[in-house]
This record gives sequence, C-alpha cells and structure tokens, in this order.
Amino acid sequence: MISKRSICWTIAGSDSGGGAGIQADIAAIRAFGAYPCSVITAITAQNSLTVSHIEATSLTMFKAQLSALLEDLPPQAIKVGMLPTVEQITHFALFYQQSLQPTPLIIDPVAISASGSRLTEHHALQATLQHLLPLATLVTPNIAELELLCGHPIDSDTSLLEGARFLIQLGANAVLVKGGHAHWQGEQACDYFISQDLAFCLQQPRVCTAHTHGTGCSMASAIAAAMALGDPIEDAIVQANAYIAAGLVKAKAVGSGPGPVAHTQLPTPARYFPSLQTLWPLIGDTPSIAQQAFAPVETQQLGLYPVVDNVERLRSLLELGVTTLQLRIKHQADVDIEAAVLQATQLGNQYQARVFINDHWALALKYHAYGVHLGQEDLQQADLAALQQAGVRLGVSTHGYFELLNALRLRPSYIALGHVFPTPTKVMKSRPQGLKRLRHYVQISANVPTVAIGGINLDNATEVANCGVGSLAVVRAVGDCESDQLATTVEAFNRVI
Ligand SMILES: Cc1ncc(COP(=O)(O)OP(=O)(O)O)c(N)n1
Ligand SMILES: Cc1nc(C(=O)O)sc1CCOP(=O)(O)O
Repeated sequence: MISKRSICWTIAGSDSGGGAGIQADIAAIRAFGAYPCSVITAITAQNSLTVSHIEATSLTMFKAQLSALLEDLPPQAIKVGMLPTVEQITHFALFYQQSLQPTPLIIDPVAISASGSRLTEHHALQATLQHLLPLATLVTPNIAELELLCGHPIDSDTSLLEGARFLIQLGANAVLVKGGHAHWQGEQACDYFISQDLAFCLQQPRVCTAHTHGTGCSMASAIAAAMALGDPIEDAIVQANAYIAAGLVKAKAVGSGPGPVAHTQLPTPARYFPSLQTLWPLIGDTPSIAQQAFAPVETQQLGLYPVVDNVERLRSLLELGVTTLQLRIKHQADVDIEAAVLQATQLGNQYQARVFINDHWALALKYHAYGVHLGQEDLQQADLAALQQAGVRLGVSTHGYFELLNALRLRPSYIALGHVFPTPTKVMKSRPQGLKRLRHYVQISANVPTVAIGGINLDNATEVANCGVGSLAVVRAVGDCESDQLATTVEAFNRVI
C-alpha cells in the first residue's frame, strides 16, 4: 500500500497523445513509487505531430480540484506544469501560500509545445515570473523556456548561467536548467543546478533520439516524486537525471512523429547515472582537487572496520589480527590528538594494518598515516592534492546519491555508505538509507571499494554484507564490547565479511 506520506500532486495540462503533461507526470510519479494526484489545468487535443486545440479548465473547476485534494489528499510535493491563464496562476500562488507552503514546489515553466504551439496566454509569462517564481523550491526550464523567462538568447554555458542567476534574483530558491537542447555542449549534455548555497552540473553522454516528447514534464515530476518520498533536492535531481537518461535510451515512436520518453523504473545500472562536474566556478571556494586517483587500498574487501576513539582499543584490535581500523577522536586537547595520531600510525605500520585517521588530515599528512577518512564538509578544507601526492589513502563519507557522485569525482581509495540503519552514535542530517539503497550505491560505486556504516551489528551484518559491500564499519558493535568479549566479536564479524 502507498502511504499517505508520499502523495505527489501534478498540476498540469492533459496531452491527448499520452506522451507529455498529466499523462507523463502520472507515469513518472508512479515509477518512483509515490502516489500521483492531478489537477488538470487545460485539455489539449494533440498527437505526436501537432497541437490542434487547447481549452483551459474553468477557474471554478481548477479551484474545485485543488480544494478537493487539499481536503483529503494533501501533498508531500507538488509539480506544476502548464498553467495556461493568468487567473489560474494568481489563484494557485495564493492557494499555495495560504494552504500548502512549505511543501516542495517544482515548477516546470511550460509555455510552448515541442511542436512549436503556444500553450499559455500572452500575459502568463509575466504572471509566472511575478507570482510563481518566488514560491518555487525549484524551477526546471529547458533552454527555450529559459530564453522566454529571461528575455535573451541562451547560446553558451555562460549565458545559461546568467539566465539561471536571473531567476534566482527574481526569488526562485533554485534553478535546474536542462541541457537537452544545449547543442553547443557537444556530445555531453549538462544539466546545471544553482541555488544560493550549492551549484553543480550533472553530465551525461547525449542520447541521440528524436523521441524526447514529455522529457521536461517527466523530469520535473520525477524530482517532485522523489522529494515526496523524502529525498533531499539534490538526490531527487540525480535520480531524475538517471531516470530520463534510461527513458531516452528506451524511447520509441508511437505515432508518426517524435515518440514519448519511456517510463521505466529508477534504473540501477551505473551507466545511466551522470557524473558530477565543476562545482567551481559556480561556487566560491575551490577545494584543492587532486588530479589523480588516491593510492589504492589494494583490495575490494576491507572486511571488519572498527572505528575507535582511543589507541588502547586500536592496539587490542590489531593484536587480534584486525587489518582495517580508524582512529576517530572527538573533543580532546590538540596535543593529545596529535600524540594519538602518531601512536596509531606507528602501530598501523608495526602490524602492517590499514589505520585511517578521521578528520585530522594535516596530522595524517605530517606523520604519513596509511589513510584519512573525511566527511563531505571536511573535503572543502582538506588539502586533497597534498594528501594524494603523499600517497595517503582517502576514504569519503556519503549519505545519498549526490554525495556519492561527489565522492566518485575525487577517485578516493574507498567510499563509505551511510548510515544504513538508525544509529544513536552520531546526530545525522540524512535519513537511514536502508538495504535497497545500499545495494544500489554499491553498484554505482563500480570499482571503488565500499564500506557500509551506521547501526551495523552482528544481528544485521549478514544482510548488509549481502548488499555487496566490501567492509562493515562499526562503532558500538566493537567499541561497547567488554575486553573479554572482543575476540569472539571480531571472529563473528570475520565469519560474515
Ligand atoms: C568508515 C566511516 N564512514 C563514515 C564516517 C563518518 O565520517 P564523517 O562524515 O567525517 O563524520 P565524523 O566521523 O567526523 O562524525 C567515518 N568516520 N568512518
Ligand atoms: C561515525 C558515523 N558515521 C556515519 C555515517 O553515516 O557517516 S554513521 C556513524 C556512526 C556509526 O556508529 P554505530 O556503528 O555505533 O551505529
């Protein structure tokens, strides 16, 4: 049963040809596992060649649909497509502010059909800019739509970014400009995302197909559906990008004109997932990205990986033959941390084990530790180029699709996938990812060794290991062990991984 917690509204026009509008939106929302509800704003008579007639829904009918849904089926996210009249736009803007804010609102600013027909009233554009954009969690124009919204030609990545920034200045929280029609980009298509605090580009090989009908509607709906299911915006965008990539590869003609993008499920093969490109120069500080891959850990199977907060426990585990460990010390005097890092590094060398240092990358560099483990925020500060050149291995934390792509970009020695289950050990900003996601993340990580972390113990270790990860990182499962239980616990984990 689909829970009430995953209702996604689409507010859009009907496409009698079945490829775009409400019909595409419902297919995409369902494919993501959310529950679609619809508010029909217009009926269009169209096929794969042309739009022959458009009739806007009366304002009375438009209002009635919104009220009926609000009463019984309130949304977790909303996708807005074609709003053909100024009165629908202004009514919806007010309705959203009074009854729906802060529900995520994804606006696909549809104005002209792929076959070139105008779909909205003349003044609708101005009303969208004035009333809707300031409410948008995300606006998703293609190149033609961005040209209309910002009133100048978009013919380069520079003008594209200027256009996106203009929409942010008008009040949009974030903008995703789809590169499907950005032919100057060549064989790679880039979707650019910008918001006040994040900017990135998702790059995919351009799919050569004429069958792209409904791509924009489906993309915006997929994002809304993923957000209705609780994903953060950047993870929703990555998934939608992969969904559309698979949909374009599988798209076929249905009528005699361009066919619709195919609706599959979220694809699992890594080849449908984009690579994350240049956050710089879109955001201020450039992290010192290493030009080459980090030194390898020389196995896909790092095995049991205890994360400990003191050198004594580290030593006991080394004596028991554990070969991958991490020193993770929080809240201690700097001198004590430095001494502990030095000791842990020396012990690692003595036992020929892989000892990673959490957070303290400068000390790891100073004492030439085997490796460092860094979180996504730490990546901004660390001198990654220096670590790479010194041969210090790098492990990176990830908590979702976007962070995983960000980690892959750095070519680290391993990728940590967390948190699998709820854990009281650390306050987490993200949700537990669960086993299905974990399996998928391992697949996308391709040849980079993977480590699962978060809530792992001997009761669930086998099912976590069965997701294909090469290592299980644990804090409590080993840290909370009495000394006389340590050997049996380590043996039990070693039997699993
Ligand atoms: C193996 C492994 N995975 C994840 C983490 C978490 O690291 P980080 O994101 O830097 O958070 P803190 O550990 O600093 O709280 C880890 N330490 N080890
Ligand atoms: C330190 C840490 N990092 C996590 C991440 O997901 O990045 S989860 C986590 C705590 C893991 O502790 P336990 O094994 O006790 O559940």
